[in-house]
Amino acid sequence: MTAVPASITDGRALVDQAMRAAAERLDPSIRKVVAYHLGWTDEHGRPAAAGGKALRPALALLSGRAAGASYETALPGAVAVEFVHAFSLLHDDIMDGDRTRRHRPAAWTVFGPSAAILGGDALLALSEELLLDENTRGSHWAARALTAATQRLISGQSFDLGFERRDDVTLDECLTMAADKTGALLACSCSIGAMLGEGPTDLVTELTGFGSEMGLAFQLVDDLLGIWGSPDTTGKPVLSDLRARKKSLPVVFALNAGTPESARLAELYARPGPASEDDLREMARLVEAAGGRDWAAAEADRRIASAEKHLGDAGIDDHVRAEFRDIALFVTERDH
Ligand SMILES: CC(C)=CCC/C(C)=C/CC/C(C)=C/COP(=O)(O)OP(=O)(O)O
Repeated sequence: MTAVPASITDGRALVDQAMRAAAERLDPSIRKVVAYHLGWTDEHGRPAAAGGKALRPALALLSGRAAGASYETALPGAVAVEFVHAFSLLHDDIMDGDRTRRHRPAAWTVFGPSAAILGGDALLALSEELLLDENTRGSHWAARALTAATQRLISGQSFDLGFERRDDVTLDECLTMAADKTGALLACSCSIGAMLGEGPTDLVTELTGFGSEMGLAFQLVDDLLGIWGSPDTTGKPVLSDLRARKKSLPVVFALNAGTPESARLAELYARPGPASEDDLREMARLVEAAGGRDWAAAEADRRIASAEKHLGDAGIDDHVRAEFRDIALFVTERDH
């Protein structure tokens, strides 16, 4: 497994501190849910040290450095993107009925769906509030970009939910959905620091391009882990995406491959009721035999190569570029 890059671990404590300070603004009944979801507390409100990879705030801080902005300038962007991400996961677990998140019971199973929805809503509002507080030209730019990314995140989720009722999803549709659901917020994370620092438009454009391509690679790897990842490292149950009959990228590739395995996979996907363990293992084998696994891995590599091209065109400092590159490689080589 690739080590977590220093740019993710180094800024983490300070971002965490800023997130906690911002969460102080929330109503205590909401803060309790948020503190649990973000891994600061356990179910009983006692201190804990859980949480996600904090990829988006690290990217936001790096993008500030790319524009020569101070750490303090980029920090509200780092907190805002992580809050939007946290909102989306809180709501997503309810929509999908997922009971586990980051190796712990999902927030809605602990506090109930209504409290978890409100926790997500509060984080979304707080993310905007943090950027509005800055009241600079850069923060208005950043707020617009974050709102646009959030709209795409929501459309991507809606598109994805619609896939569940369809058996004719194309690979192009699935790529568009992933670009919206995952790519848009990662692209915004890669450029929000530069916007807050009022960097040149060309820089923001290239960093956005880098983040979009990396975001697609990220989703492809996420989808591969959703089928072949180990529950010990992903924190999700084994074969969870197949159990939920998710139309993930490797699955949609396999369904559209026109092979005998594609037809059998379509049959298993259309079967009503819960799938048996044998069916799940067969589905995974069929996706692989129809080429879905190899295609997704190769597509992730192509996206990373394209992301690197944007990075090369961004004209940024070698150190910052190397740190962006380390994160991009970590994204494709991660096991969780
Ligand atoms: C509006 C709405 C409900 C949208 C939901 C959109 C959604 C669930 C997108 C998934 C994005 C994704 C791959 C998250 C995992 O990120 P990560 O691996 O960085 O997570 P971590 O923070 O746990 O490390």
